[in-house]
Amino acid sequence: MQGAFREHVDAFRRCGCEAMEVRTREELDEVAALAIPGGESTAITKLLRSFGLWEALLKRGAEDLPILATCAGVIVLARGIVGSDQVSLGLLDVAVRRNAYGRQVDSFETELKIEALGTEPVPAIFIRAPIIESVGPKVEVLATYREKAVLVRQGRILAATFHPELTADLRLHQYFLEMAEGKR
Ligand SMILES: NC(=O)CC[C@H](N)C(=O)O
Repeated sequence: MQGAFREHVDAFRRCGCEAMEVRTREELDEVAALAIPGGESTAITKLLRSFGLWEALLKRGAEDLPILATCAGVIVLARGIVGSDQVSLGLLDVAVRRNAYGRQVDSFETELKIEALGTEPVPAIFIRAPIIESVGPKVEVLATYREKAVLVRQGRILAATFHPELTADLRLHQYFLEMAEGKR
């Protein structure tokens, strides 16, 4: 809909996976897994609703569609957005706070230790990222930064508050694909 969708398509193709952009219900029906990119969550939400994808996503989400959400995508999926009445899909049991890293450090790059992805640190770019303030009992925290969850998994949903599609490191996309195939 909006944001870094081309970069996700590229990353999946580099993993050797077929990938397409999804903007209609028909296109959503065609895919076996979905990425909701970073960008602007209010814009993505508005577009999903006006393109008639909101209900379709709720339905496929309930049917266990594997979803990779990054940054704004996490906000779109979240159960709640702290201090805001912005609507969200509620498919991922986390509460997020938008733009929560403050002005000076609202964009930064760091390296994360993510055991699930191996021993090499994972480069992580945060751009006006949300903070995950709390997670529900079914949510597994796979990585933290300054004591806050930045990569979480709930069933077949994988959600990162950073942007794996903006680095050359494909491990997170690969992990997601294996997860979507039921290998993880
Ligand atoms: N890089 C991003 O996706 C930023 C998210 C954006 N600040 C939002 O609140 O929607």
